[in-house]
Amino acid sequence: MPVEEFVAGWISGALGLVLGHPFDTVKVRLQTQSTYRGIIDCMVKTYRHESILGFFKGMSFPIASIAVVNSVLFGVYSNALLALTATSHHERRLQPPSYTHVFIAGCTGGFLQAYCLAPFDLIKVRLQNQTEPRARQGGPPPRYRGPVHCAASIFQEEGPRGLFRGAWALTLRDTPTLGIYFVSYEWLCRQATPGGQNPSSTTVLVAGGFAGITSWVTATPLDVIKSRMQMAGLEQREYQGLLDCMVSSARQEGLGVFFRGLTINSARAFPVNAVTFLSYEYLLHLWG
Ligand SMILES: CN(C)C(=N)NCCC[C@H](N)C(=O)O
Repeated sequence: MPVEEFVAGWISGALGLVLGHPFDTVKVRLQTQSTYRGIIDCMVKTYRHESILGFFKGMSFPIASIAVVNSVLFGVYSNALLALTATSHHERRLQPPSYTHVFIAGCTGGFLQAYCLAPFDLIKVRLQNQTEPRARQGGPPPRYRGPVHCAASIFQEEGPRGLFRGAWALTLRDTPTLGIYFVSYEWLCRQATPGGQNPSSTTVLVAGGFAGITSWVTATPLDVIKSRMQMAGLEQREYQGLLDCMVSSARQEGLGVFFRGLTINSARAFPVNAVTFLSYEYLLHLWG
C-alpha cells in the first residue's frame, strides 16, 4: 500500500488547517450561539472579548489530530482508486479514472475519515464555543481547561460513547460531500489541462479552492446539525436524535438555519483547500 499519500495528506492538511482555523471558529460560533448578528459582529466581539487568541482557540489539538484525519482521507482515497482502477497517483494523468470511480473512492475516504474525525471534531467545537477570555482574573473558569481536560471530562461524564456525539451527522455530512470534493477537483483540473499533462500550480490552486467551496456548500446543512448535536446538553437543549435536531431547529429558526455559516464556510474553504491540494500534489511530485 503506497504510504506517501498518507504523509502528503498529513502535511497538506496541517497547512490548510492553520490558514482556515480563524474562519472555522467564527463559523462554529455562528452555528451554535445566537448572540451574534453576523460574521462581522462575531469577529468584532471575539476580538474585543478574547483578543486575536480567541480565533485560534482549540487549534493546537486539530493540528496534531485533524491533520492525521486528512492523511486518512487522502491516503484512503488514493488507495481506493488504486484498488478500483489499478493505477497509481502518477499514472492517473495518462489513464484518468472515471468520475464514478473518483466519486466512490472519495466517499470511501469520507466515510472512514468521519469516524477518526468524530472525537477530535467534538473537542474542537466544544473548545471553540468557550467564550471566556483566557487571561481573565477572578471570572468563572472555563468549563474545559484544554483538549485533554475536555476529552477526559466528556469521557467521565458520558463514557466512551460521549466522545462520538454527533458522529452520525458527521458521517452523513462527509461521505457524499467528499465524493463531490474529489470529483469537482478532478473535473476542474481536467478542464484546464491538456490530456496527459500534469495540471499547473495555478490550476491546482483554483481547482482545490473551488472543490472546497462546492463540497462545503453541500455539507453546510448537516454541518449545522452536527455542531448543534455536539453542543447539545451544554448551553442548549438535548435532542432525541438527528431528525429531532433538524425538525426542532427548522421549526424554531426557519429553513435558513440550515445555511448558517455558509458564507464563512465558503470563504474559509477556498484558501484552505487551495493550499491543501497544492501542497499535496507538490509533495507527491517531489517524492515521485
Ligand atoms: C465538505 N468537507 C467535509 C470537506 N471538504 N472536507 C475535506 C476537508 C478539507 C479541509 N481540511 C477543510 O477543512 O476544508
